[in-house]
Amino acid sequence: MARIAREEMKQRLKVYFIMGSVNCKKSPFEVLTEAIDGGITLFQFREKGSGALVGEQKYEFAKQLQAICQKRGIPFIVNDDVELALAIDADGVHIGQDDEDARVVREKIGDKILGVSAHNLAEAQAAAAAGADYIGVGPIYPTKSKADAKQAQGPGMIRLLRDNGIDIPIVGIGGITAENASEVMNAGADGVSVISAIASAPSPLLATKQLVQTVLNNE
Ligand SMILES: Cc1ncc(COP(=O)(O)OP(=O)(O)O)c(N)n1
Ligand SMILES: Cc1ncsc1CCOP(=O)(O)O
Ligand SMILES: [Mg+2]
Repeated sequence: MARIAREEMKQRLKVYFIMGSVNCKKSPFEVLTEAIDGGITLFQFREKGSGALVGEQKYEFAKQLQAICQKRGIPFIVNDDVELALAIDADGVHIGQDDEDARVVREKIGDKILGVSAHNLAEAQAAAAAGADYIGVGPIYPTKSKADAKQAQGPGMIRLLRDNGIDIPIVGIGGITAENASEVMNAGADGVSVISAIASAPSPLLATKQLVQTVLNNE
């Protein structure tokens, strides 16, 4: 297997859904299925926060969600937990600045997709040099889904990165909805990643369709 091509990565980032059991108001399996029906392009398993599953339960839950993604051709990315990603042969890993070093993770995962969080130009340059396939930039807007989130930066941070030569795929994250997604895309992002806009929506299916439409209208 070779590293994912840059253009394919950009297409996969368009509507990137992130979810764990604590984010869902109804069955996570139903939420993920609706999100796939609605048109998500990538999925991140992020089992984190108060009440999150651990150990064997986390492993089994990951396997069940992965099976749903595999059936529908949606790549399955694991947040933080590199060992879990390797154990279940996930399609990739997302790590942040407080997680394992990106170069070490690249060594461990070979050609799997590597996403790295970046909050400024120096972090974005370092992530690209370490072999990231994409960077997640945010929080763009205030978020309730991450207790230790940094201050919101606005879409201007993505524009700043693009204006300073960052050409690897970028996905915006944090407080993104169908109402503000066009600002994120117009700032130079290849896509948007969301938790609550889909997981907390009364209809994850409709919410996803709205996001997909907005993103495709602003490519
Ligand atoms: C696509 C994407 N971008 C950023 C993050 C945040 O990662 P991190 O900073 O490591 O925070 P946690 O998600 O681990 O709490 C992400 N998960 N996905
Ligand atoms: C994981 C993460 N990293 C930065 S903001 C955030 C949470 C995004 O969740 P939401 O889309 O509900 O604001
Ligand atoms: Mg992390």
